[in-house]
Amino acid sequence: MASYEGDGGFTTGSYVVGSFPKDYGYGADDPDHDTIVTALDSKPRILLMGLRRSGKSSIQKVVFHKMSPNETLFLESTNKIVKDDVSNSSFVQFQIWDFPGQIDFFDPTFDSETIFGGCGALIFVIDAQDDYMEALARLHTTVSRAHKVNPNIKFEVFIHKVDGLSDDHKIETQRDIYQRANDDLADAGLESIHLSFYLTSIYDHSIFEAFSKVVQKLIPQLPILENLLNIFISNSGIEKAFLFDVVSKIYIATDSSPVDMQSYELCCDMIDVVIDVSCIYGGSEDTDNSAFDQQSSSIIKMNNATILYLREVNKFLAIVCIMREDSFERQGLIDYNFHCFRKAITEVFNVRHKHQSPPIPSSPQTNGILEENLGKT
Ligand SMILES: Nc1nc2c(ncn2[C@@H]2O[C@H](COP(=O)(O)OP(=O)(O)OP(=O)(O)O)[C@@H](O)[C@H]2O)c(=O)[nH]1
Repeated sequence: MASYEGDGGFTTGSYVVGSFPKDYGYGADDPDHDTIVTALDSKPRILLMGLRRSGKSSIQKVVFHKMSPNETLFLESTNKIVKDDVSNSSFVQFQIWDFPGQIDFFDPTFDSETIFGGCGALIFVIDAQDDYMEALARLHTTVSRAHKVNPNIKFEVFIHKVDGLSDDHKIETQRDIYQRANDDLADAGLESIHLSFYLTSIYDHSIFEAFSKVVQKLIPQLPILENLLNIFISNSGIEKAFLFDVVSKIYIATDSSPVDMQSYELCCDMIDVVIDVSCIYGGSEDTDNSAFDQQSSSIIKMNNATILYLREVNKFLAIVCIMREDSFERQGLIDYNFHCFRKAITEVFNVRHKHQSPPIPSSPQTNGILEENLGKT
C-alpha cells in the first residue's frame, strides 16, 4: 500500500506528463471492486466502423491500450473483426469490436442480427483529412442497416484526424458532414435517427473526451453519479470534479457544471503523473503489492492558487477535483465528504448487482444519507 501526498513543486506549465505504464501496478484486491466489475454485467458492445485507414484501430489502441499516437503509424490493416474485451482492466465494461474497413454488409456471412443486436453504440469514424463523400455514403448504409436491426443503438460519428485541420476548417468540415449526413437520412425517411458528431484526434485529448461521452450514454447509473458529484462538490467547496476510469482516462461522470477541455486535460495529466510516481516510488520492494491502491491520493498545488486533488475510489475509479487553494484549508471536511461519496457510489452499484435490474431512477435514500452526513460536518 502506498500513499503519495505530493506537495508543491508542480506548477502550471511545468508538470511532467508521463505515459501510463502498460503493466499497470495494481495490487491488493479491493473489496468493492468485484461488485462494481459485475455491476455492468450486460456488457454492451461498442462497434468501431468506418472506411479503411480512417483510424479505427488507432483509436482503440490509444484509448484502451496506452499505445502512443506515433506507434499507430505502424498498425497493420485490420482484416477481420477484432473483439476486445476491456473489462478486465477497466471500469468500462464493454466489448469494443473493431471492424475491417472493407466490410461488406451484403455478404451472406455478415450476420447483422448478431452484430447489431447486442450493440450499445456504433462509432463511425470519418477521416477528415481525406475526401469524405465515400465515407458519408458508407455511414448512411451502416446506420440504416443497424437501425433496422436494433433501433436502440446510439450512433456516434467521429470526424477524425482533425489535428491536420485549421480551426476554421474543422468547424466547416463538421458543419458540412452534419448537413450531408442528416440530409441523406431525411431523404430516406429516416429523420428520426439521431447522429452525434465529435471532432477527434489521437494526438490530443479530444479522443478521450469523445469516448467519455459515448461511454456515459451507456451507463444507466449516470444521473445518480452526477447527482452524487453535485452534492459532493457543492458541500466541499470544490469547483469541478471528474470521476475517471483510471486505465483509459475516460471520465465516466462529472458534476453538472460545463466541462472545459483544459480542466479535463489537466486532470488526465495528473492521473499520468500520479501513476508514474506511484509505480516508481510507491511499491514496496519485498512484496508484489501494488503501487497504487485505495489509499493513494495526491495533491498538486498550481501557481495560480488552484489545487488538484486526486483520490482513489476503487481499483478502477479515481476522482480528480479542482478547487481554490483556500477551499482546501478544510481538507478534513473534503475527506469526510469523499468517504460519504465513495460509500454512496458503492451502494449505487450494489443495488444494481443485487437486483440485476436497472438502478433506481433517483436515489433519495442514498442522497439523503450523503446530504445528512455532509450537513453534520
Ligand atoms: N494525423 C492523424 N493520423 C491518425 C489519427 N488516427 C489514426 N491516424 C493514422 O491513420 C492511419 C490508419 O490508422 P488505422 O488505425 O490503422 O486505421 P483503421 O481504420 O483501423 O484501418 P483498417 O484496419 O484498414 O480498417 C495510421 O497511420 C494512423 O497513425 C489521427 O487522429 N490523426
